[in-house]
Amino acid sequence: MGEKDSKKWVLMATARSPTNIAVIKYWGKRDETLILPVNGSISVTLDPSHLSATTTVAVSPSFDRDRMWLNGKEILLSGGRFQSCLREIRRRAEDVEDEERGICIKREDWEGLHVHIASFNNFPTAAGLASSAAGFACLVFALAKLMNVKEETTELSSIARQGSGSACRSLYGGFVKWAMGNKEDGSDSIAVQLANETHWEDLVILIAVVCSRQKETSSTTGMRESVETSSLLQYRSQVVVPRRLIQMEEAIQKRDFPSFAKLTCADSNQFHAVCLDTSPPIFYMNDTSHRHVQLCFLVYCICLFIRLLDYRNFQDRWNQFEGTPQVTYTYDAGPNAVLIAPNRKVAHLLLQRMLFYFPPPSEKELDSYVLGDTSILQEAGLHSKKDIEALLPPAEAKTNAPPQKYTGDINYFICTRPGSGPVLLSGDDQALLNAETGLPKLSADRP
Ligand SMILES: Nc1ncnc2c1ncn2[C@@H]1O[C@H](COP(=O)(O)OP(=O)(O)OP(=O)(O)O)[C@@H](O)[C@H]1O
Ligand SMILES: C[C@@](O)(CCOP(=O)(O)OP(=O)(O)O)CC(=O)O
Repeated sequence: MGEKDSKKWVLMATARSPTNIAVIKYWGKRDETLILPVNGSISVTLDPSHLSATTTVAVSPSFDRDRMWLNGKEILLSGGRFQSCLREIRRRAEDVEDEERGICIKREDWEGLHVHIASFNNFPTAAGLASSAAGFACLVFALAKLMNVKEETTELSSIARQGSGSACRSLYGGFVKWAMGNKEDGSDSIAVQLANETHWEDLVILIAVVCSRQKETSSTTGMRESVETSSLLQYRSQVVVPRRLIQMEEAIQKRDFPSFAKLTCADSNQFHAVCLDTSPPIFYMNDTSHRHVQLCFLVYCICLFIRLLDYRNFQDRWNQFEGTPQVTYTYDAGPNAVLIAPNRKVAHLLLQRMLFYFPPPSEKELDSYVLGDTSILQEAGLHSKKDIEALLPPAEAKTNAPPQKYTGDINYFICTRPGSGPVLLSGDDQALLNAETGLPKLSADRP
């Protein structure tokens, strides 16, 4: 190792990685240490400007141990998953030279150098919104950049997988498949991109954050218990998912929303059925989640009706559109709903209905109740809370009794879309660690 002032320099890299939502779920491992799944899965990467992890990694000869801060608090790095990612990246590290600053790290030096890591999620951690996916993808991506790792993205995905299974899919934007693989060493259990984020840009994704508290049964524990006790999981992984993966890939390639929608909600329902089939049963969805599912079906019927009116050839069109879903939903290991609409027009309808039934509580302003791509709100004619109060009951609610509203059931909504994969952020002002000390920046100085 060569440097002008050996104790002083700090070398850093900062990256931002997206989270993803599975439309064919990963649930169950065949190898707990290597994190090898019992079935393949498919996900949509979400726009990182709305949901992402930002991670800064730093190395310096002055660091006396590996350390990590998550959302401003120091956490232990001793866990096997963090250790696996660090070990696998260090093993692949190459020479790094910064001539200007007189820093020269040889590949063999990396083993003896410690790292500092600071990460921040712009959405709730451990609440069923896949923070571990964004977090481990970002960690691996940032470390690989810092240590000049030359491996392809697929290789990095298999390292991120060892941090958290779903993280391997967050190494790519757009639509991603995690192939389960068959090899014992896990070398073929990798993620591949099916299509990038521009392939199907019309999709609108609306997340209803029901609860941002930490859940009672983590995905890791939940899926272990399902593998041990659920016979439905065996049938699912061996018979149902292999077939669904092929159908889902085709639906994505063809941008066939009806097939995509049917497969997505069927797979979410089956995943939650497996949770119920687990002993003791696991309940990730709650009453609010169930209400969303019902609402989704209502929106689907209404869209059908509207589309029907657009056509003169009534009977034929009715047959053509019958059974054609217009919005779909999926739930991960938590009560938060992820609703997907095929385009902005249907998304307006969906958002209007959601806000009619789940209006913001009196103390909450609209701009803290609907986050992300709020242009959808404007397009739906919802500029203020008054516009929400003025929303007429949806057609399906027009019965003698006034429709029931569920104020306070939702914390907030996030409007988003398919998004891109991890990116490197340049400039020290984007970093979460101080460029001189390698310690976390004070919250006031954070980007
Ligand atoms: N930005 C991050 N960087 C590194 N690790 C993270 C980050 N965010 C979360 N994690 C890790 O992921 C753990 C949370 O994972 P967990 O699976 O419980 O929740 P989740 O990923 O938010 O939800 P789910 O996977 O069920 O959708 C945290 O305790 C932490 O170890
Ligand atoms: C329900 C899921 O979100 C489960 C995600 O599980 P994790 O990837 O969080 O589990 P570990 O591999 O144990 O870290 C479905 C999915 O993302 O495919």
